[in-house]
Amino acid sequence: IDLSVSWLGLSMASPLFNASGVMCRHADELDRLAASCAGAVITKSCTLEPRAGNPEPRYAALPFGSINSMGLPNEGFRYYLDYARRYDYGRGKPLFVSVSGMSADETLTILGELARLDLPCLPEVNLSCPNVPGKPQTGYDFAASAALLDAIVRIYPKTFGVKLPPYFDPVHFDMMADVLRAYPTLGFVTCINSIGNALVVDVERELALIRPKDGLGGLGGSYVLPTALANVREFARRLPDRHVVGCGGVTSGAEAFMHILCGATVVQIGTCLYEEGPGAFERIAAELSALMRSKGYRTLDAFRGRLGTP
Ligand SMILES: O=C(O)c1[nH]c(=O)[nH]c(=O)c1Cl
Repeated sequence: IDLSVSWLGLSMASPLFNASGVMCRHADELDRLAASCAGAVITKSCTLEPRAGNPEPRYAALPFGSINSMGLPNEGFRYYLDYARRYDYGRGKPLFVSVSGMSADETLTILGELARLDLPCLPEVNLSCPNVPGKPQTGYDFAASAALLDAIVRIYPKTFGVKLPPYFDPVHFDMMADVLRAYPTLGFVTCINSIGNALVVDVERELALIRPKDGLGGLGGSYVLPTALANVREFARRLPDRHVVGCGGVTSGAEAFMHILCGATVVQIGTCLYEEGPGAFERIAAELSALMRSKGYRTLDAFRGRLGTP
């Protein structure tokens, strides 16, 4: 069974890696991911300046997933560019750098610096952070997304990707795909970010579970799997010459299989990684391999994007 993936000039031994935000804020965490069975590594979304993020409690594990309102805590982009400079690309694990400036200008400044370094890492531009009070998700504003992408391609000449929020209406899949299609250097779209602004209640204490935004936070884990799969399949259909990175609700080989069957080239793992640790990559890859064997598939290409309709 061959779980390898070759895409965007990269080669990965496993299609699985971390979702930005999980176990990737500090260099030691990133090194731990690089030493794990993950096929690649992505950094925590970075801003121009370091951020402490939102007041705690800001993360809670739930029966079927998680809620978070971290508020973009990160070490500032220079820290991650420095990590990207020192990273050992020769070990065959691509490095992605997630960028989420507090403004379009911040994002452009960060990408300009990244372009100047001309490193093998690829940017994933986060259009979908739901947790900075007062900061809307760019991905839900099609004009703002197009304006940002227009500016990005002028200062960042190489291949990049975007992290999208979940959409819930075919008209929105159409509109966002129309925006993204216009940028030939947009090599991948990562679907999905957490489902924003959910509210989880503690009945006994009659309190929201997290403090920021009076309890509103991004929902992750098994709760979001069906929405994630729909977004993967709909964008893969609309952007057949780009890659879709699946993200959302993967806790097992079967769920990784679902994302790839829906069209994902590779798959990110967030909540499950946060709760289980990096051993999740080995377990899920083994489960995926066993499932493929039981179905007679020897490679991921044998079933990628082949979901049918009854
Ligand atoms: O609160 C966060 O830091 C956060 N949390 C998320 O669930 N998605 C994001 O893109 C970000 Cl940036």
